Amino acid sequence: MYNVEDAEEEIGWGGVVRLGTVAVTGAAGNIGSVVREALRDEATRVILLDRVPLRPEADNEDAHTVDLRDAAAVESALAGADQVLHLGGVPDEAPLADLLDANVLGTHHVLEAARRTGIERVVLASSNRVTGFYPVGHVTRPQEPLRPDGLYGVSKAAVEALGQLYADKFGLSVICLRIGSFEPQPTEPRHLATWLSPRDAIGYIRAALTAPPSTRFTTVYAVSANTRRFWGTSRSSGTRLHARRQRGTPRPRHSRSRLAGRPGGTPGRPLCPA
Ligand SMILES: NC(=O)c1ccc[n+]([C@@H]2O[C@H](COP(=O)([O-])OP(=O)(O)OC[C@H]3O[C@@H](n4cnc5c(N)ncnc54)[C@H](O)[C@@H]3O)[C@@H](O)[C@H]2O)c1
Ligand SMILES: O=C(O)[C@H]1O[C@@H](O)[C@H](O)[C@@H](O)[C@@H]1O
Repeated sequence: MYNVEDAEEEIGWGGVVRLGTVAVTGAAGNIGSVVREALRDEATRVILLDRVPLRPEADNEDAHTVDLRDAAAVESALAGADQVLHLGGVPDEAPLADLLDANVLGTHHVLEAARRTGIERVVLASSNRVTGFYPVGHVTRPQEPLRPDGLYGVSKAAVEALGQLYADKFGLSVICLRIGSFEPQPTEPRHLATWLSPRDAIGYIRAALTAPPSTRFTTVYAVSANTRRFWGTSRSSGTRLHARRQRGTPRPRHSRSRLAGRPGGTPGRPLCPA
């Protein structure tokens, strides 16, 4: 199941590197809760942001109740962070106004705060749904034009574009993770292609947070090593993006997906056309 080689090849080496102060938006959410536990042991300090109140559960955690639509509150909470993992927002189809507010405006506030406070790395939670309208059977690579499968996908396209803007114009280091289906276990045939296990999610996020500072802007699909996956990785697309290994760092154990070779239904592709 563990897909660290993909994360490593796509983004850079996410091995034994001590993290500094990491801020996590959307820390009360599904992915945020899992990541929070991992970061607690790996980062010097973890700043947790969510509109849902959170309580620190470790000495190195700080919690802030913040609405991402409030630029000043976001900037104040992010002060002192070295990196930001931006997970907060609306994670599925919703009225466009809500998506624009939470996802687009919220991401702008995070990037602007990062620029103003000198944060070195921003990792943005994008989604596979920015290319959800490619036909079944097409292996989609990060370099291909966007084909969102709904308004949520459109909002994530804007998230990626904002990241590109802040990388190009202001020199921020931005990594977009097009997350597949983050679930404890696959529960439907489509997940045989799209599943991102919690363990692999941590692997991708760790790799994104620790990639070399020379990484200006990169977009990758974050997906477990499912044999049926239909998103191109660097190995399948032939484009290695900043792959790097630090000398002397041990290579984690790699095992294949538990889904490898498992029979199942044909994964569907578009979820919800706009
Ligand atoms: N779960 C998946 O399979 C998946 C797949 C692709 C992309 N993503 C993206 O990853 C991120 C995390 O997903 P998740 O499944 O943990 O979602 P989630 O809904 O469980 O968590 C999102 C968190 O963001 C917070 N939030 C929402 N609006 C906010 C606002 N205006 N201000 C402050 N906080 C706000 C919520 O309170 C919540 O805790 C999202 O950006 C989502 O779009 C998730
Ligand atoms: O494609 C998917 O399965 C997932 O896409 C993500 O963007 C959504 O946040 C999540 O709710 C979906 O389940």
